[in-house]
Amino acid sequence: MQVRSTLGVLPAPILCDTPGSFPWSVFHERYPELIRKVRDASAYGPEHRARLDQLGEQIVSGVVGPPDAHWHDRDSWLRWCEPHVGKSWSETPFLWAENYFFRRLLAATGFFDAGGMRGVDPFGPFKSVELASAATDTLLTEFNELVTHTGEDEQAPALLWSSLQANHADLCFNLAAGVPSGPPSGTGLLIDDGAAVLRHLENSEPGQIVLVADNAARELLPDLLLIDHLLRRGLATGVELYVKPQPYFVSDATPTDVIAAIRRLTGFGGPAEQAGHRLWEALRAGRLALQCPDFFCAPLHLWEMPVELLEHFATASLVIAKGDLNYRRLVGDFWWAPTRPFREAVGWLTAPVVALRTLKSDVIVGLDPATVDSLDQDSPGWRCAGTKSIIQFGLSG
Ligand SMILES: O=P(O)(O)OC[C@H]1O[C@](O)(CO)[C@@H](O)[C@@H]1O
Repeated sequence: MQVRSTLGVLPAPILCDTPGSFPWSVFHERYPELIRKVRDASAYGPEHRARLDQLGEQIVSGVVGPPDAHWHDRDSWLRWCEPHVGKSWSETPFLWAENYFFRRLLAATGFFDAGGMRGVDPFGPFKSVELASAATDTLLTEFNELVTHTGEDEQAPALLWSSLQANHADLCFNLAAGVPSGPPSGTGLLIDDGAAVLRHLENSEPGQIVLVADNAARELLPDLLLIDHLLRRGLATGVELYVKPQPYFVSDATPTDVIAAIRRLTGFGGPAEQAGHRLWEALRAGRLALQCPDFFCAPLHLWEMPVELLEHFATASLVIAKGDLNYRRLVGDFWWAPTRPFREAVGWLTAPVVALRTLKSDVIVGLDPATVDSLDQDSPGWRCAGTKSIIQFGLSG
């Protein structure tokens, strides 16, 4: 596949090096605070706590070290770390630095070690609270009302919107910001290609849909309900749900989180319960396939995925990329002109693609110049504030 040639000349990567910038604040405020929360959320012993503290100090004032000698994925990380070892964390590309940070955080908590914390999700306590929360009850009650009072044909736009809105509820964002989450306001939707996405699905032969998931719990539930709808209405012959093979970026969904979310549905009653049972059956029948390739925890862009996976994605009738991190990996975490056409940015992927994203970091493409001007003027910090969102659709590159 000739991916590289479709990308053109890459602009400068987004770095962590400018005090006051968003990436800087993530490494100097958000992640030190996250470490404190993780440290207190589980019963980590002195050694794990010391390692977490050390990581907290390193990211603020230390240099990037190589992967530890015993890491099972050391060879890959040696390669990925090679350009950065010995530099201060601030000098590294934001996307790379965040990925390495989360890999080191798992190492610090003993996630891969032989001891008692093996396989214990450091973010599990936060995810569980969210899944059990009253806000999740409200979400499922709203779903039950939607299904009870709306015809099947009219449900798709609401489910798409709900899946987008749910990206606002990102634990990483909320944990550190300390603010209650709420949906982006009506005016926050900068690009709305929702109707075009649904037209595409209704007017083309149903095929395999790929959904690259983002967060667990309150984001994953609407994603699952959307998947159920697509399968039930025959808008997809099957759905592949890509999640992370290990805990990542705080709230990112893992297979365990998918099972927990389906159980939450089956335990709720009403249409949500029925949807949960259908999803369970779809998993058993293979119409819903759960995938978690290691690639999804690599510090790479999506076009760098293994060639077989890339070829597989190219056969999808639609690729749905959820959330901010997946957007950065989809279009590239670079200082693109915000007016760069989306279709051009995703030209490396020869399948229709839709990004459902609340903006929580600097990269953005596909806006018109007037919108960019007015946002720059009237809404300082609009790229990272989590108050703007997009449904951005591109038909084949
Ligand atoms: O859950 P989402 O929508 O991918 O957002 C995660 C975002 O949080 C950050 O990691 C910052 O904490 C962003 O850099 C990242 O893109």
